[in-house]
Amino acid sequence: MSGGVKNSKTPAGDEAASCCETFNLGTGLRVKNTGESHKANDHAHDQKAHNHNKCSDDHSHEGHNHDAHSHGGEGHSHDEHNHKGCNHDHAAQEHSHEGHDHGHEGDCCSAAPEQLSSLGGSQVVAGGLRTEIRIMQMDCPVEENLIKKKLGGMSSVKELDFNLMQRVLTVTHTPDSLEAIMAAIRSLGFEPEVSDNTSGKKNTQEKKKPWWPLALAGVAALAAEVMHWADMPDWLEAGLALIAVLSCGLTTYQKGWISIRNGNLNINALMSIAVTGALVLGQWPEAAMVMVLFTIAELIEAKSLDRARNAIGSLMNLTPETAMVQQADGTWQEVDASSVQPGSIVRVKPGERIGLDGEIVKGQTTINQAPITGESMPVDKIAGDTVFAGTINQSGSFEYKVTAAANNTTLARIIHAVEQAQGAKAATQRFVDRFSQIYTPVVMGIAVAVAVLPPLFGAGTWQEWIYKALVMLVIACPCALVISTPVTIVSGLTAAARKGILIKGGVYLEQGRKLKALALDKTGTITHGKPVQTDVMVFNGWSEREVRTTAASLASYSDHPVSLAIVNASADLKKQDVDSFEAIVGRGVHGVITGKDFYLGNLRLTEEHFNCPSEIKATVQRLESQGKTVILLNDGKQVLGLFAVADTVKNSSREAIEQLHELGVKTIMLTGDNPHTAKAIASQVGIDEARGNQLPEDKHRAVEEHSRIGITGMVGDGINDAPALAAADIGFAMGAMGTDTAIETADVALMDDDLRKIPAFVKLSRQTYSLLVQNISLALGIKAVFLVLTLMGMGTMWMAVFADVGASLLVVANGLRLLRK
Ligand SMILES: Nc1ncnc2c1ncn2[C@@H]1O[C@H](COP(=O)(O)OP(=O)(O)OP(=O)(O)O)[C@@H](O)[C@H]1O
Ligand SMILES: [Cu+]
Repeated sequence: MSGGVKNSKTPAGDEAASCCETFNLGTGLRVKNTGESHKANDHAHDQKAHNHNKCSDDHSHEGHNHDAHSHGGEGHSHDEHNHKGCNHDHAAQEHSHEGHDHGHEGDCCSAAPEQLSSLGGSQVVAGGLRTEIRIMQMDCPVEENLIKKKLGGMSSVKELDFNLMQRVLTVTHTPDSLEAIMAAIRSLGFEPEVSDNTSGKKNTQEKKKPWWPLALAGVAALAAEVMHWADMPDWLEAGLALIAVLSCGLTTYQKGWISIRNGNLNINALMSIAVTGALVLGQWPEAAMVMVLFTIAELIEAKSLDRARNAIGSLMNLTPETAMVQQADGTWQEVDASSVQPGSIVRVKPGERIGLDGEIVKGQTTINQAPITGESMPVDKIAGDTVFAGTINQSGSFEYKVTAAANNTTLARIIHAVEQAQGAKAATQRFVDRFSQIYTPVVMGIAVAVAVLPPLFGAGTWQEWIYKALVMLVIACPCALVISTPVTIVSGLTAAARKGILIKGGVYLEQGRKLKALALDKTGTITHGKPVQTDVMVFNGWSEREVRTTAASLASYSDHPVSLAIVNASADLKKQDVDSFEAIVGRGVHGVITGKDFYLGNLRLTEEHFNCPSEIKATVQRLESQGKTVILLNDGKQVLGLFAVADTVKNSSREAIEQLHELGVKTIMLTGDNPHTAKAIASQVGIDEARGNQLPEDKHRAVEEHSRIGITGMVGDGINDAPALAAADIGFAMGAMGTDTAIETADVALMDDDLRKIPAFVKLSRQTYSLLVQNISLALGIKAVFLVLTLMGMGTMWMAVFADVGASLLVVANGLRLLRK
């Protein structure tokens, strides 16, 4: 089975084809399933309904009924195309549980390797305009509050959405208010940037700061310390300290002042107060040291944050920058990959990386698709097969026809999805944000009390207690706490993407560890989805040749795996013409051949027309309990023939189920196939529970049922099981590599058909969670220790700086560990 969509076989297919061609041109994406295109489009009805609700806004979700038996010939290919061709912007929103509307970024995803995602400009939305603003100086997370406070008070601002990792602020605002918003941000000392859609690239890099002031400050601070020990005169110490503080601390003072003026205390404000206080108290060398240490630490922190940020971008670096493209005159020329148009022919040599998505037109090879699927077993590819940007060509030379521009490749979509996933804040992150808003004022309150109360009651000198209070001000900064979560989540999302698991939001990464039950469908998910015909029987005087010809003729109009098996087994026979072909969901197919009605499908379909003789039923049952799927050919009055087909179980499925059970996840198989076959297959792979005869809404109900008890996942191919996937807490789509819709509509998209990616996802989710907990305890623990030390009189200010920025460094480094997994 070559897979893919066969619209040519569908009556009225022409119309369908032309329609989807337009769609395809529109998105620049021609989707063709790779190898295991299980369950193609014969689940026509539910699929169709689903397509509609994905592709157009005017169809309600309840549309996934199957009262649509009658849409007859204009069938499936059309639907499938629609589905695949439909613009992803709609689809993306449908699943955005968090209500974040990210669709507007459209195709902006980085065309060339760059460190930060590009900005989408302004977009018209319900509440007015939505604009993405990049603020490079938004480095300490506390600055988020500063901006929130300032903009939140403006009546023209409807909604704010911060993405600190990308340093992008998304504002929903009334038209004409953008200038005022930019001015407000500037008044806070930031330099906001808006993409002006016309000029492509922007200068997104931070301006390089000269290094010498910091070096000078360091030397001066050290000298001041030496003067102090050497008992030199105070004015020398003081002078050196002032030089140190002024040469490296001016920006800190500046930022601090802006923050204080706006009634907010960020780390810069806290440091400024602390250092000034130390100077006032005559602690010259200490004040200088603290400012220098703080500046250095901030630098390191910024660097490590960049690393987390760039981890995603590094996925993009997988694609080569140039491609060898055939010119109009037949010659080959190396051109910029981002300028290659879909339809161009590109040549790839052994060992090279593939630059764009495409379809092989000449040659054959093996390709390592690990960069996308995480599976390092090379895959054989011949003409007609799909290749993906970022994957590595191993053995042969070949030529392929480009199917998507550089900014629209599967890899680009993955990266885009990961970038957006960070925007949807996970529960822990929201908790931490809320907590930090209480934490800082509380610690500051304690600091004030410490400064004032003890000396008032004569428990020491003012000097001594004010110093302690200043130290506490430094400890009051929640940086480490606030930064720990996004860094960890981003690392987790990126680590997953590298394994071929595309997680569409921090939420799912957090929920995965709690997965209680997983529903799986059978065909193509647990099995290979490529059944082979094993038995044929004839009844009521028909010859085997007649039965096979009639059945194969009907089946050839369908892409259902069972039908494909029948067609393949009778490839030698000449097919007859079929009129009024229709697919009947969960049952089979119907058509008219030389004026007579024929039905080909499961026992259920037969019994809906007449009572099947009990000997035949017994035979069906016997075959089914061997794990075979049995379908019957009837003419509406009597059974004419019987076919049994057998599908094989993927080895990886068995392993995956075992791993899931070890992780404490219950497994349930939901299949449209009959209960006997379901049971037989289920016992082969060790699945806990098997339910057969499941129509799409039965699957939906079953998932909902489990979901009430605990977090429930559902795996399917993202097309046929749409209602159930949508009902699941976490919907997994399999074999997403070639299908953009699967990437965009699932909660978690598995790039290939390997079920073991689900236990891997659960494990990663657990690791991420334990790192989150570690980080939060680390951040709070370190601060608590220094708080106590300070109160006991053992904490010094430079220790507090370590406590603050050191803790930040620690949690960032800890979070980045996930990337090495
Ligand atoms: N086009 C078809 N040709 C032949 N048989 C069909 C066809 N469509 C449905 N059937 C019969 O109906 C049964 C149920 O089909 P359905 O598509 O709901 O499930 P499935 O694809 O077999 O299994 P799963 O739900 O695990 O994907 C099939 O097992 C088959 O016996
Ligand atoms: Cu901080």
